Amino acid sequence: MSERTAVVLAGGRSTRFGDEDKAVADLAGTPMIRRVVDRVAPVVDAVVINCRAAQRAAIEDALDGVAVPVTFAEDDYPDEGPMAGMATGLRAVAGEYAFVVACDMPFVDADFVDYLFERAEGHEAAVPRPDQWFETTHAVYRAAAMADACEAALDAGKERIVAPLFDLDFVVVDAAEVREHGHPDTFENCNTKTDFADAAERLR
Ligand SMILES: Nc1nc2c(ncn2[C@@H]2O[C@H](COP(=O)(O)OP(=O)(O)OP(=O)(O)O)[C@@H](O)[C@H]2O)c(=O)[nH]1
Ligand SMILES: [Mg+2]
Repeated sequence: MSERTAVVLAGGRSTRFGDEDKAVADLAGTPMIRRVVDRVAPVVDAVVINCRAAQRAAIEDALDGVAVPVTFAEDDYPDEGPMAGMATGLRAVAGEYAFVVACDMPFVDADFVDYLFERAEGHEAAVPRPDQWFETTHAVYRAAAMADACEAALDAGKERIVAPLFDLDFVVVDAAEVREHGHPDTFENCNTKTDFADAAERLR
Protein backbone atom coordinates (compact mmCIF):
# COMPACT_ATOMS: atom_id res chain seq x y z
CA MET A 1 0.00 0.00 0.00
CA SER A 2 1.44 3.37 -0.93
CA GLU A 3 1.88 6.12 1.60
CA ARG A 4 -1.26 7.88 2.80
CA THR A 5 -1.16 11.51 3.88
CA ALA A 6 -3.58 13.82 5.66
CA VAL A 7 -3.52 17.47 4.57
CA VAL A 8 -4.98 19.68 7.28
CA LEU A 9 -6.21 23.09 6.11
CA ALA A 10 -5.62 25.78 8.70
CA GLY A 11 -4.86 28.95 6.74
CA GLY A 12 -8.16 30.74 7.38
CA ARG A 13 -8.70 33.78 9.60
CA SER A 14 -11.36 32.30 11.94
CA THR A 15 -13.42 35.50 11.67
CA ARG A 16 -16.57 33.85 13.02
CA PHE A 17 -14.60 32.62 16.02
CA GLY A 18 -13.17 35.98 17.08
CA ASP A 19 -9.65 37.27 17.75
CA GLU A 20 -7.95 33.91 18.26
CA ASP A 21 -6.94 31.31 15.68
CA LYS A 22 -9.59 28.57 16.03
CA ALA A 23 -7.03 25.97 14.81
CA VAL A 24 -5.12 26.13 18.09
CA ALA A 25 -8.01 27.20 20.32
CA ASP A 26 -8.73 25.00 23.32
CA LEU A 27 -11.48 22.47 22.76
CA ALA A 28 -12.23 20.51 25.94
CA GLY A 29 -8.59 20.67 27.05
CA THR A 30 -6.89 20.03 23.69
CA PRO A 31 -6.12 22.40 20.78
CA MET A 32 -8.68 21.70 18.05
CA ILE A 33 -6.10 20.95 15.33
CA ARG A 34 -4.48 18.38 17.62
CA ARG A 35 -7.81 16.60 17.96
CA VAL A 36 -8.00 16.38 14.17
CA VAL A 37 -4.44 15.06 13.83
CA ASP A 38 -4.83 12.60 16.74
CA ARG A 39 -7.99 11.23 15.13
CA VAL A 40 -6.54 10.67 11.67
CA ALA A 41 -3.08 9.51 12.83
CA PRO A 42 -4.05 5.79 12.98
CA VAL A 43 -4.98 5.71 9.26
CA VAL A 44 -2.25 7.88 7.67
CA ASP A 45 1.55 7.74 7.40
CA ALA A 46 2.18 11.49 7.31
CA VAL A 47 0.47 14.81 7.98
CA VAL A 48 0.91 18.09 6.07
CA ILE A 49 -0.36 21.27 7.70
CA ASN A 50 -1.31 24.14 5.38
CA CYS A 51 -1.27 27.50 7.16
CA ARG A 52 0.16 31.01 7.07
CA ALA A 53 3.78 31.46 8.17
CA ALA A 54 2.65 33.41 11.22
CA GLN A 55 0.53 30.48 12.49
CA ARG A 56 3.25 27.88 12.33
CA ALA A 57 4.91 28.20 15.73
CA ALA A 58 1.63 27.92 17.62
CA ILE A 59 0.51 24.94 15.53
CA GLU A 60 3.88 23.19 16.01
CA ASP A 61 3.46 23.68 19.72
CA ALA A 62 -0.10 22.31 19.64
CA LEU A 63 1.06 19.20 17.76
CA ASP A 64 4.11 18.44 19.88
CA GLY A 65 4.49 14.66 20.26
CA VAL A 66 1.69 13.50 17.95
CA ALA A 67 1.97 9.89 16.71
CA VAL A 68 2.62 10.71 13.04
CA PRO A 69 5.30 12.77 11.20
CA VAL A 70 4.13 16.34 10.55
CA THR A 71 5.44 18.78 7.92
CA PHE A 72 4.26 22.26 6.99
CA ALA A 73 3.21 23.76 3.65
CA GLU A 74 2.94 27.49 4.21
CA ASP A 75 0.89 29.71 1.94
CA ASP A 76 3.06 31.78 -0.42
CA TYR A 77 0.29 34.36 -0.38
CA PRO A 78 -2.17 34.47 2.53
CA ASP A 79 -5.94 34.73 2.25
CA GLU A 80 -6.29 33.25 -1.24
CA GLY A 81 -9.02 30.92 -0.01
CA PRO A 82 -9.28 27.24 0.88
CA MET A 83 -8.78 26.08 -2.73
CA ALA A 84 -5.37 27.77 -2.87
CA GLY A 85 -4.54 26.30 0.53
CA MET A 86 -5.53 22.86 -0.70
CA ALA A 87 -3.23 23.19 -3.74
CA THR A 88 -0.34 24.30 -1.52
CA GLY A 89 -0.89 21.44 0.92
CA LEU A 90 -1.33 18.82 -1.80
CA ARG A 91 1.89 19.91 -3.57
CA ALA A 92 3.77 18.99 -0.39
CA VAL A 93 2.39 15.41 -0.32
CA ALA A 94 4.96 12.66 -0.99
CA GLY A 95 2.56 9.74 -1.55
CA GLU A 96 -0.13 9.25 -4.16
CA TYR A 97 -3.32 9.89 -2.18
CA ALA A 98 -4.18 12.40 0.52
CA PHE A 99 -7.14 12.97 2.79
CA VAL A 100 -7.85 16.71 2.91
CA VAL A 101 -9.56 17.87 6.08
CA ALA A 102 -10.32 21.25 7.62
CA CYS A 103 -8.72 22.01 10.98
CA ASP A 104 -12.18 22.60 12.44
CA MET A 105 -13.53 19.04 12.11
CA PRO A 106 -12.68 17.59 15.54
CA PHE A 107 -15.05 14.62 15.20
CA VAL A 108 -13.48 13.26 12.01
CA ASP A 109 -14.02 9.49 11.91
CA ALA A 110 -10.82 7.54 11.13
CA ASP A 111 -12.69 4.42 9.97
CA PHE A 112 -14.59 6.53 7.48
CA VAL A 113 -11.33 8.16 6.31
CA ASP A 114 -9.96 4.65 5.77
CA TYR A 115 -13.06 3.87 3.71
CA LEU A 116 -12.54 7.03 1.62
CA PHE A 117 -8.97 5.95 0.80
CA GLU A 118 -10.32 2.56 -0.34
CA ARG A 119 -13.00 4.18 -2.48
CA ALA A 120 -10.50 6.54 -4.12
CA GLU A 121 -8.27 3.67 -5.27
CA GLY A 122 -8.05 3.67 -9.08
CA HIS A 123 -9.72 7.11 -9.25
CA GLU A 124 -8.63 10.70 -8.66
CA ALA A 125 -10.92 11.42 -5.72
CA ALA A 126 -13.55 10.06 -3.34
CA VAL A 127 -15.81 12.87 -2.18
CA PRO A 128 -18.63 12.38 0.33
CA ARG A 129 -22.02 13.85 -0.46
CA PRO A 130 -24.15 13.28 2.65
CA ASP A 131 -26.79 15.77 1.43
CA GLN A 132 -26.85 18.19 -1.50
CA TRP A 133 -23.31 19.46 -0.79
CA PHE A 134 -20.01 17.82 -1.63
CA GLU A 135 -17.76 17.65 1.42
CA THR A 136 -14.65 18.75 -0.47
CA THR A 137 -12.72 19.58 2.71
CA HIS A 138 -13.31 16.04 4.02
CA ALA A 139 -12.33 13.98 0.98
CA VAL A 140 -9.52 11.85 -0.46
CA TYR A 141 -7.71 13.01 -3.59
CA ARG A 142 -4.89 11.86 -5.83
CA ALA A 143 -2.67 14.69 -4.63
CA ALA A 144 -1.06 15.80 -7.90
CA ALA A 145 -4.32 15.66 -9.87
CA MET A 146 -6.26 17.73 -7.34
CA ALA A 147 -3.43 20.27 -6.98
CA ASP A 148 -3.46 20.70 -10.78
CA ALA A 149 -7.25 21.01 -10.80
CA CYS A 150 -7.24 23.61 -8.00
CA GLU A 151 -4.62 25.69 -9.78
CA ALA A 152 -6.53 25.48 -13.07
CA ALA A 153 -9.76 26.56 -11.34
CA LEU A 154 -7.99 29.47 -9.63
CA ASP A 155 -6.40 30.54 -12.94
CA ALA A 156 -9.85 30.45 -14.55
CA GLY A 157 -11.24 32.67 -11.79
CA LYS A 158 -13.49 29.93 -10.41
CA GLU A 159 -13.96 30.39 -6.71
CA ARG A 160 -16.35 27.60 -5.74
CA ILE A 161 -14.54 24.80 -3.98
CA VAL A 162 -16.40 22.20 -6.06
CA ALA A 163 -15.01 23.61 -9.34
CA PRO A 164 -11.81 21.49 -9.39
CA LEU A 165 -13.81 18.29 -8.92
CA PHE A 166 -15.20 18.44 -12.41
CA ASP A 167 -11.68 18.07 -13.85
CA LEU A 168 -11.25 14.80 -11.98
CA ASP A 169 -12.37 11.20 -12.26
CA PHE A 170 -14.09 11.30 -8.87
CA VAL A 171 -16.24 8.86 -6.96
CA VAL A 172 -19.22 10.20 -5.01
CA VAL A 173 -19.63 8.63 -1.59
CA ASP A 174 -23.37 9.05 -1.25
CA ALA A 175 -25.66 9.45 1.75
CA ALA A 176 -26.30 5.70 2.11
CA GLU A 177 -22.57 4.95 2.17
CA VAL A 178 -21.95 7.76 4.63
CA ARG A 179 -24.62 6.29 6.91
CA GLU A 180 -23.18 2.81 6.62
CA HIS A 181 -19.48 3.68 7.03
CA GLY A 182 -19.26 7.00 8.83
CA HIS A 183 -20.13 8.51 12.17
CA PRO A 184 -22.77 11.23 11.67
CA ASP A 185 -20.55 13.85 13.36
CA THR A 186 -17.58 13.31 11.05
CA PHE A 187 -18.34 16.41 8.92
CA GLU A 188 -19.24 18.67 11.82
CA ASN A 189 -17.17 21.87 11.78
CA CYS A 190 -16.65 24.31 14.62
CA ASN A 191 -16.72 27.95 13.57
CA THR A 192 -18.04 29.95 16.52
CA LYS A 193 -17.62 30.03 20.28
CA THR A 194 -21.08 28.44 20.49
CA ASP A 195 -19.96 25.59 18.21
CA PHE A 196 -16.94 25.07 20.50
CA ALA A 197 -19.11 25.00 23.60
CA ASP A 198 -21.48 22.47 22.01
CA ALA A 199 -18.59 20.28 20.86
CA ALA A 200 -16.82 20.50 24.22
CA GLU A 201 -19.93 19.18 25.99
CA ARG A 202 -19.72 16.02 23.91
CA LEU A 203 -15.93 15.60 24.19
CA ARG A 204 -15.57 15.83 27.94
N1 LIG B 1 -4.74 28.48 3.17
C1 LIG B 1 -5.96 28.99 3.38
N2 LIG B 1 -6.89 28.25 4.04
C2 LIG B 1 -8.11 28.82 4.25
C3 LIG B 1 -8.45 30.12 3.81
N3 LIG B 1 -9.74 30.39 4.18
C4 LIG B 1 -10.18 29.31 4.83
N4 LIG B 1 -9.20 28.35 4.89
C5 LIG B 1 -9.32 27.03 5.52
O1 LIG B 1 -10.44 26.37 4.97
C6 LIG B 1 -11.17 25.66 5.97
C7 LIG B 1 -12.63 26.07 5.99
O2 LIG B 1 -12.73 27.46 6.18
P1 LIG B 1 -13.62 28.19 7.27
O3 LIG B 1 -14.36 27.24 8.12
O4 LIG B 1 -14.38 29.26 6.57
O5 LIG B 1 -12.48 28.84 8.21
P2 LIG B 1 -12.04 30.32 8.33
O6 LIG B 1 -12.05 31.00 7.02
O7 LIG B 1 -10.77 30.33 9.12
O8 LIG B 1 -13.19 30.92 9.28
P3 LIG B 1 -14.19 32.14 9.00
O9 LIG B 1 -13.31 33.35 8.88
O10 LIG B 1 -15.04 32.18 10.23
O11 LIG B 1 -14.92 31.80 7.73
C8 LIG B 1 -10.48 25.97 7.29
O12 LIG B 1 -9.73 24.83 7.60
C9 LIG B 1 -9.62 27.16 7.01
O13 LIG B 1 -8.41 27.16 7.77
C10 LIG B 1 -7.43 30.87 3.10
O14 LIG B 1 -7.63 32.01 2.67
N5 LIG B 1 -6.23 30.25 2.92
MG1 LIG C 1 -13.97 31.12 5.84
